[in-house]
Amino acid sequence: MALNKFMHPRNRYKKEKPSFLKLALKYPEFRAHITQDDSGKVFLDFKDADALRALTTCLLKEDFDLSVELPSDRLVPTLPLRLNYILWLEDIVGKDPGKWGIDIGTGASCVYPLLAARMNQWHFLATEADPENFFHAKKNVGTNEMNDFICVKQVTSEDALLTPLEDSHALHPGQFDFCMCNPPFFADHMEAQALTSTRSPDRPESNSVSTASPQECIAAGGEVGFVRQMIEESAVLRDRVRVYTSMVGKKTSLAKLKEELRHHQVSKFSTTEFCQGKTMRWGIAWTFDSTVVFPRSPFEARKEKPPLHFTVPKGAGSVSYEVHAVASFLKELLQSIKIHVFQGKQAKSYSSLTLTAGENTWCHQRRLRRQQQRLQKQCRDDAGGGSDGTSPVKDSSRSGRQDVGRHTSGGAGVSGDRTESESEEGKLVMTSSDLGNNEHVVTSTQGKKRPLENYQVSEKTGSGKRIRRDDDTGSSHNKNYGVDGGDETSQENGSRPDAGEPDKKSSESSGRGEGDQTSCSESGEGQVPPQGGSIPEAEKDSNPADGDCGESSQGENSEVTASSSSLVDTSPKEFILKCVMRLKRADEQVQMELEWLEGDSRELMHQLFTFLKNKLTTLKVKAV
Ligand SMILES: C[S@@+](CC[C@H](N)C(=O)[O-])C[C@H]1O[C@@H](n2cnc3c(N)ncnc32)[C@H](O)[C@@H]1O
Repeated sequence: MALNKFMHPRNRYKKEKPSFLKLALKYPEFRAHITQDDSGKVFLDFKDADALRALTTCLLKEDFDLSVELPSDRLVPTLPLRLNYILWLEDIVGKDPGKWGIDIGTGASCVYPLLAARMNQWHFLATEADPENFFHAKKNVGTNEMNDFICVKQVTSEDALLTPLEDSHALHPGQFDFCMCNPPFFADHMEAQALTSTRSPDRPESNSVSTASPQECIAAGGEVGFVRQMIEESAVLRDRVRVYTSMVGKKTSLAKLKEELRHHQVSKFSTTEFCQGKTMRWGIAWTFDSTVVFPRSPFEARKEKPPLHFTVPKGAGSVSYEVHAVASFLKELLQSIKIHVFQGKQAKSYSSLTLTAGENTWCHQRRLRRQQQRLQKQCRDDAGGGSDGTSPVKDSSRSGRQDVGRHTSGGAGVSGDRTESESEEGKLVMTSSDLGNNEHVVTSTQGKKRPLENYQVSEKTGSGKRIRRDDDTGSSHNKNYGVDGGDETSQENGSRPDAGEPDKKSSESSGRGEGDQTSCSESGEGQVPPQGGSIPEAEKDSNPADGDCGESSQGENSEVTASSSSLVDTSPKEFILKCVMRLKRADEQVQMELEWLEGDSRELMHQLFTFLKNKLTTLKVKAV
């Protein structure tokens, strides 16, 4: 599952993903790592640690005016994740300047303090146990003239994690507003290795490289041990720090840490998800201050809007009343209105389809048909009359296919054929990895690539000879920093991205058909709870599997068996609506469920739901 829609609403990489092309044109050190294929698409090899390093340093410079040197043998921080963590902290403690924080294990990059000092003028006490990282962190602070904001302290790994606080009164006598930490994930080399060996065969091989050195990603007790120690120490320090936080790489760690918090009678704590690309991480926060308010997690909040439900009538589409038959019927119907359908899990009494629509082809069907008939007539007249097969528009009334929305002007014609974007996407493989916290990559599996440097870069036009505009090639962007221009991008203060009414703009633009069979209802009609037969949770959430260190796994733990179809989702990346359709057998009935994933507005899904309901009902009546 693409997680960008759950990226923090204020994360700049949600609003505007970085353009590799622009970076390449501006930064020769980045350009050296870029290749281009014959079609002009630009690529970055995320398996190359030097390429990742170049990307991070150039983005820090370009987007935050930070000059950061990253040693070649140390962790390269990825920025969307780091920003998500800082923005979550802002939601908890406020973003006013002058806050004081502690960053435990700041790394060579000193990335959290540098970003937060630049963004919010926050002050930091940053600790680091690895001598090389300490050296570079101090250097990076100095290079950016941040010594007044950031104090880097060398510690030993035997020290208590929050020990530096004891002698920090001179630095900051008052309460620290927060502490933060990206702990070493693993307990030992075995655990680090197990991550790769337990990978499901269904999932594509990871495409990005781990950049973390053992001293950075391994600590006794792993992340649970590390944060457990923080909890123990916080129980002594209590209000010396207002809010204690840490990131974790495994969802299973959260339960163990919550247990620890309960054990220490910390009653106020909260968790969140950091979503970016195909990577998910988790945040845990706790406090001894009853006035602290923790924000709601948008990822969790999405579950609060129930899916739409409809009982498929017997006889609809003249197909047998079986889940697989109804699923095939609906699949064909949806494809005929140009909705991309990706087959997910399938079983005897369960089928899940991901629907992706590039345009609204389900509203105003009657009007479109009338328009089409007029156009057909005009074509026949122009061709000398008669329906002799010379008409450029196929006569759907004779095609035998259910014609539900052929656009005859402006948009592309509707057919059951696979869309261009789909076949285009067939060339792309999205993968992800974890160890180095690296977000992910789209790499081409075919086509020749050549270094970008081989192409002339025109300074005047700012474009390379063989470089197409960004909009022409989705691939000149890092899709994992990606944007999904949903309406949530404008929301502030961590409010729910998918809450509220359909936005005005899309309600207006979608229009309502007069007397239209698919009258574009925005009602929550059909929003009744499912009647029996629960849908597997893993399938619902597409949550990264526990112990997965964060990748999205398309519901690997689902109780239902995977279909033989490819598990690589080839859905188009540009769309106005993406939702999941689930068909299941419950109480001797076939139930259809439509659940929102993302898109311009929920209203589009309501409209599609009404359209499908009408189709199924009408066809049933006809069949009877
Ligand atoms: C996963 S890295 C995170 C680095 C950086 N904060 C980031 O997010 O990119 C963990 C860091 O913690 C440091 N570390 C390990 N044990 C530590 C300890 N006891 N006290 C302070 N730092 C420690 C490691 O050297 C490493 O730099």
